[in-house]
Amino acid sequence: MGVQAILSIQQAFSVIGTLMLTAYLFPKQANVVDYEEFDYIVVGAGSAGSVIADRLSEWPNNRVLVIEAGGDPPVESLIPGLLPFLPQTKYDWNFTSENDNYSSQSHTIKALNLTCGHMLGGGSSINYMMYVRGCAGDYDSWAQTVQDETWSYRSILPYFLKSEKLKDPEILSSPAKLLHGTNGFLGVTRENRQETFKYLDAFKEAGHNIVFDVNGRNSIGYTLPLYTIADGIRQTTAYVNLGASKDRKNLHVLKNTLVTEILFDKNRNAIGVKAISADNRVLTILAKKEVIVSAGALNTPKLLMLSGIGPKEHLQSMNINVRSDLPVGLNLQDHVVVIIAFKTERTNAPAEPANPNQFPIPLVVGYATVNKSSPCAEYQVFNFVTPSNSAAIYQLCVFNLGYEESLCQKLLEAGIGRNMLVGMLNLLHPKSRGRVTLRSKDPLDPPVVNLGTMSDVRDLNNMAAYLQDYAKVNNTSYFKSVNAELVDLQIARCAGLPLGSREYWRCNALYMTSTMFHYAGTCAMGTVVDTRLRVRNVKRLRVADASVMPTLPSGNTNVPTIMIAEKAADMIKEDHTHNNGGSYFSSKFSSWLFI
Ligand SMILES: Cc1cc2nc3c(=O)[nH]c(=O)nc-3n(C[C@H](O)[C@H](O)[C@H](O)COP(=O)(O)OP(=O)(O)OC[C@H]3O[C@@H](n4cnc5c(N)ncnc54)[C@H](O)[C@@H]3O)c2cc1C
Repeated sequence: MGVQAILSIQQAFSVIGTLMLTAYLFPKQANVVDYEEFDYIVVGAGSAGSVIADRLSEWPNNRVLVIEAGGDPPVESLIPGLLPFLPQTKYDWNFTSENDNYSSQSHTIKALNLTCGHMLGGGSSINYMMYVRGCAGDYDSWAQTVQDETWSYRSILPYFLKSEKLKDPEILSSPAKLLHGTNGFLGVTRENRQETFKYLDAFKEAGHNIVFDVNGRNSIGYTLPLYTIADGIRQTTAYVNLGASKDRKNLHVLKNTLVTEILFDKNRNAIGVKAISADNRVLTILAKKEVIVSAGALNTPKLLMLSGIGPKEHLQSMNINVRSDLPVGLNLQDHVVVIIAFKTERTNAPAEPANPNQFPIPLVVGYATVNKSSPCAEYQVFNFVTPSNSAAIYQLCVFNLGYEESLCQKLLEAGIGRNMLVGMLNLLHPKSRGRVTLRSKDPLDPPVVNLGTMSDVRDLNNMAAYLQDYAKVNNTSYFKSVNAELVDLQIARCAGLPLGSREYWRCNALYMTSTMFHYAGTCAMGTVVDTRLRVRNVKRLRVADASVMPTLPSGNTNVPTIMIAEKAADMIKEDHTHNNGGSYFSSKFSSWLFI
């Protein structure tokens, strides 16, 4: 399917969108007047913000307002198989990274499309729905970095369990069930698709563990993924949090409204926000207790900087009064990804019609190490099991990842009469750091995003080593039995390098680097916020979203962000317990279970 066809389908969906078929699932638009006061204002109803607003409004005395720049998610967001059609629409912020004239030069724009959800549910409404928590060591290292034991794996595990409603009968009838929740809001299921089994065997033969449950005790190995899908519906936080709580009288959701500034009194207390409403009114809205910013790792630093919180030099260069000189926007991290494909069986058998209630392509996910003493996976690889003559991978390549058409054409041609295994391999612990800065003082301008991709040469060397390690699967019995072939994507700048050599992979890694859309770390705990997620040097202001991660976890970031939101909501409730007359017990209950 070419780009034009994708755009036509998106156009058809946008027409269907005008019928507002999904509106009944989500809260109604709040009616907010200028200078209205709430107890809490949450900025951004994404993966984190929706959870926080939901949890804070569990206490009927709390009047909670969540303000979201986008509107209700469309049908394409709720039906898992339609996910490829969401990017580059009004449901995406459509940010791009800066061209560094170094990495990602095999992309049409010589930079990356930084897809971000622009609707209720944020990233959870547009993402690839992998349910992955990462490795225990990730959180123990956070706890060590910020010197606070409450962020160790043992301490945060109850928050993962609190949100989860696992529905997988195999895990639930195994000892692994002890590490899963069944009473949360977030439905989680596993797809057992037969097409994937032979590949699991091949990875086993190549020396990898096969892991029943990577969210259990062993997070290194190949596995069948768990998805945030239940009963065929994407479990966006818009649906499972805001939707489920939409009739609460104390929960107010203001949609299609952009927060442009956080307001402070002379004592540095955050007292509210300024926002532009759907009908272009400038609103001042007040918060009696706290403002919580959950606008995501690209928009949260932007809003803080527009409000005078950020690096002094940068704010001064923008003529913004400095309220607090903090390293906002620095420490940007992302999981960078490279495509590696194999042609497998020769066949022209037509593919089974896709089930729209499943992930669009059968998948095996690997978490692997080259350094065998590493306690956490060093790389993650999504293995798409692609039927012959399929356009799905071409669409992913050219549209979702933004590679040059000629490169994607090679993938398409490779799949003519051949099944394929297409890996998206990502570096789980990048050393490179990027930065988010302001383009101008205008809140409508997108932020400047310098990803810093591969700026630390260790990332390039590691990526090459991981690609080479992964490619060993080509020597296994199944791959040999079908005369599998590595697909050379023939990147011009890598011409002449021996196919599969370390230098070949190093070159591919540099020019083909794309994103897994896991932006994080721009308001990191320990530097911008303290371990209770309070912004330093000001009061009554917290950040709670992927921005606060000091480093990336060894997996995807949606569920870790939801964990952060659960913990943030508990901390806020704790800090305001006396004022609310509420119960401290609810917040402590889950952790007692693990003592
Ligand atoms: C294409 C894609 C695929 C991904 N795949 C996976 C996956 O398979 N598994 C996984 O675990 N993770 C995945 N992720 C990552 C994961 O979804 C994100 O890390 C997570 O959603 C981040 O949550 P957040 O709360 O920090 O930000 P977001 O969820 O982005 O929420 C921020 C919200 O704030 C709103 N907002 C921003 N600025 C303002 C403002 N000024 N005023 C009002 N509202 C504002 C935004 O519209 C948005 O709704 C993927 C992400 C993308 C984009």
